[in-house]
Amino acid sequence: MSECTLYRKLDNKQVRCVCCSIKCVINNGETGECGVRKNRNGKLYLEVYNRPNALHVDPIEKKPLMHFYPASKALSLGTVGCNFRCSFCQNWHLSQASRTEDIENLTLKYNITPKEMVKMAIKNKCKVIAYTYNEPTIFAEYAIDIAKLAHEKNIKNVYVSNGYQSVETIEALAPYLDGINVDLKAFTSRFYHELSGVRLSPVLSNIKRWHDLGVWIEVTTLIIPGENDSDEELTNIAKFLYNINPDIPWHISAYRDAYKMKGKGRTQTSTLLRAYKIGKKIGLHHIYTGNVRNSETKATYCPNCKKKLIERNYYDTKVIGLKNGCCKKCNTPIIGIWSDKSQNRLVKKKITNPQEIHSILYPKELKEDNKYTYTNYFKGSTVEKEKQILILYGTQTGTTEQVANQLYQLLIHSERTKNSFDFRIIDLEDYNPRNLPKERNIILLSSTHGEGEPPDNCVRLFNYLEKIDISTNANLLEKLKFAIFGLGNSTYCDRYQKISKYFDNKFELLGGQRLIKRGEGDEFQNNIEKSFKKWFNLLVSSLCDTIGIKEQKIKIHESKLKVIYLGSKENINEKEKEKKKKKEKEIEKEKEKEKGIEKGMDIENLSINNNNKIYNSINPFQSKLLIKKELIKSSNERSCLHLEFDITGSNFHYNCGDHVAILPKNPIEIVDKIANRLDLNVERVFKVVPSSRFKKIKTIGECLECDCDLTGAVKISILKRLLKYAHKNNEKNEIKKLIQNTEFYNEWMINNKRGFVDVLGYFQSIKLSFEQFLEIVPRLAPRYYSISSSPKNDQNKINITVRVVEHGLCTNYLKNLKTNDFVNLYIQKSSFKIDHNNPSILIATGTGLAPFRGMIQERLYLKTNENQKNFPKSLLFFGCRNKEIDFIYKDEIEEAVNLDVISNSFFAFSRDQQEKIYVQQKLLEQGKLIKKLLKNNKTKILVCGIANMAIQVKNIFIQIIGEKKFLKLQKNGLYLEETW
Ligand SMILES: Cc1cc2nc3c(=O)[nH]c(=O)nc-3n(C[C@H](O)[C@H](O)[C@H](O)COP(=O)(O)O)c2cc1C
Ligand code: SF4
Repeated sequence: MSECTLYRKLDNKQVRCVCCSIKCVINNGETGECGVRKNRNGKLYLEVYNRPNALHVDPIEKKPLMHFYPASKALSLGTVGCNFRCSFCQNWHLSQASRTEDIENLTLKYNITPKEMVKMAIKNKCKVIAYTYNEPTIFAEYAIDIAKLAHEKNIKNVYVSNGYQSVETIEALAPYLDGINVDLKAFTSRFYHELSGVRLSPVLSNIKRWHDLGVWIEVTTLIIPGENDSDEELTNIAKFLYNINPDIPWHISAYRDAYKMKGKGRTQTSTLLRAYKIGKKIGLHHIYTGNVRNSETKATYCPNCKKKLIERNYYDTKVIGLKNGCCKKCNTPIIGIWSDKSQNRLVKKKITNPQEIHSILYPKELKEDNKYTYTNYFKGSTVEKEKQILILYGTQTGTTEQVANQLYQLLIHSERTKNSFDFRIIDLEDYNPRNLPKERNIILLSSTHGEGEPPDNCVRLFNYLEKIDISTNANLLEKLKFAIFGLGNSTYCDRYQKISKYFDNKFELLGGQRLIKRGEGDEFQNNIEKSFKKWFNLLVSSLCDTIGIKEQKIKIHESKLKVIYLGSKENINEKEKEKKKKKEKEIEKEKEKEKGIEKGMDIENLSINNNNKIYNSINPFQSKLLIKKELIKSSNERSCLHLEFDITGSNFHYNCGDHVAILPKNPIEIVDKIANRLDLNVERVFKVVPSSRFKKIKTIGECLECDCDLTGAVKISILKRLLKYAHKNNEKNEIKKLIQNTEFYNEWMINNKRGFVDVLGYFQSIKLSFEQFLEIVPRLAPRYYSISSSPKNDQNKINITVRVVEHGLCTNYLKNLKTNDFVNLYIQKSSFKIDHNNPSILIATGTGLAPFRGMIQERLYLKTNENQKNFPKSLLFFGCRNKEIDFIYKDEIEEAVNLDVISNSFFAFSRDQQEKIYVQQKLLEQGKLIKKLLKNNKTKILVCGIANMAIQVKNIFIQIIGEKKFLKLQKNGLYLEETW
């Protein structure tokens, strides 16, 4: 992790990231949309600095870049995370990992500094370093640091990107970037918004920017059947590229089902050939097909004499017809960076001078204005000027654009408006504000961003209005009738809707006539759709009134979560069985492979495991339970289990002290209870549209068992939602009382351990459809346990130690498991670790011994197998009730003490004698020893167990060493607690 440079500090420890065009404002403790840039105490940190998660040597053609050092090798790296959330992502395991799981919980594969990366490129004879696999924009600072060093060694840098950089990032990156392949996914705003949650226009602007900066650029379009493969769309893309430069290579590649977009099948070769022909017809000189085996459309031809210049067969590249960058036959210069000496660039030269870069990226006002000599937006209109209505929208992340498009569609299709008006819709980016005084009717929609700032595409209009002096221009917009709808989020308090309010006010002050009161949609209240509908009806009435047409009511259908029932359970079961068999085979294969692999693979030689999977709560690893045994030697005591799981094939790299997250399942009686209450058939297979958190196709029973929190206390916010579905007044009143009266809530819900299933059981008048239930029910969260084993002992096994809690969902789930059952789990990293080079004091009660058992096991291994003789001094304080009953792992601890792996041990068995003894007392008794050990300022103290014990232990330490020294220990990370 390293502090970012591409961000600004705001008030209240907020920051604004300016790395990509989303420009997130991030609260303290949170990450931006990409999940890898985190605000820590008012500073933004790149959590994946030095932490790539995919690393390979690829041919440059695989990026794809066809006109850039052909046949060279590219050291290719990617991290986790992405600023887009494309439902068709082909690399979603990497790109979406930080969206579904907190970055700190992810197991990141490598730790490589920029210097080491460049060394690795040299060692592997790579001419190029490619930043690829996930979106490299989001780790720009890491990429730039590598790229700078790479240039010093004459290694080139290329990005494979979605093209959503901010101008700030382009400015910082441009001097070091030699090439880029930009994904132009489609040519409609709808596609970008619906499938990727972003906007098209920044991508188009950036393709032009990279081109104008002289960075070598090629463009790729993944053609998805039925989504972006119409002749019209393909023609628009080809025309756009042609207008920038017909020599830009265009890659058209075939789609195959991936991530959330399933059932599209594979793009037919005939579709790619159709796109190829369209591109050629428009006049593009270099077009390549991807993901299909057609070597003819992968070759490079001379655009003049059509001779084949470069032959490509899969990734085998042969340059056959080029000499000094020109066609051997007709001597036509062929655009491309062919080698260090032979380069024919798309523009005259690559710009490296920072001032020149700046002037290209921030053109002067004058230049900007020239772009907008008055455009008649109503060209060809047959209606009079008074009835021409311009819809303008200002948007940062595409929501307003979506609403504006909805508005446009409604207006052009509505019986009342379609024949009376002429509507045109324009992105404010393309609108010249100087036209404003000439307009008659404007409907303007805008969101608010940043710190109450206009979205990027509104800035020009905003600045224009800012400059106008109201006192001398009170009639400037006298011809204008306007209506405004704003989008915002009320959690931004006084900045809420700042921009829509600004436009509304300013238009009026400049003489404009308001058609209807400003409308506003609040993202926080989730009422954008509802408010829009209300405002829309008023708007239509107002528009109709202005030309005297009678008003009729318009009905807009609400979009809702919908359950679609599919196939039979048998089918699913068959598939599940097949999956299980496949999984078992995979595990066997993995075991075989591991047997054959020599220890100590050299990362620099890139012998990297192919298993790129990242496991998390959405995509857990299915692990087999190998051993389950009881650790308590009395039936009168609560049970404490030792469990061993097989993690072969998971590629987990865990360390002592890390946690394992277990995804529990609800007991079958609870599942049946809720199914009966809601009258659901547990055997039915279903899926949810639009895609929601219930992603996988499964039976209702499986969904209730694995995905829904049916037993945890129901939060007030959920009770508020349930209230709407209660039909009897007495029940409504009681729910209201629960919502308003904390004491009553605590007694009724918390003390009585009631959950969702009990609430529905008690309030029988609540009527919920399955869809409504899915919308409301909380998600069943994973439970975390300290790992109680060391990977040194067996890296394919994880042990945990679990005290079974009465009514505890997960502990009882684990208790009821049989060996060979599969459990869904993943690893969560932790900093709770012993320092093998410095002294330590370990304090635990009960199952708090678990992480220390792993650490001790590790030392025993080092001692017996790796000949490590001495360890720094370490004290163990452990407390439980009885030495012979609940002293878990007693034999192992005693062995550790005998072998001097633990230098001193102090046990407090509270019930073995009349007077109770606790670890705190043992600590106090050893005050002198502890004080001495803490003198070196390096001794680490780890406390693990119940919170109450930890509080008392802390007080003892303050008593022994004083508060000042204690706080210093804490600040320096030398005093760590893990409590529950
Ligand atoms: C980084 C960021 C900053 C925002 N700042 C504000 C704000 O100051 N005031 C406000 O009312 N809404 C604010 N919002 C909420 C947006 O206006 C809201 O998400 C809106 O739906 C976005 O519309 P758009 O996608 O068309 O830009 C902010 C949202 C983001 C992501
Ligand atoms: S890179 Fe983009 S998505 Fe990530 S935090 Fe910055 S602005 Fe947000």
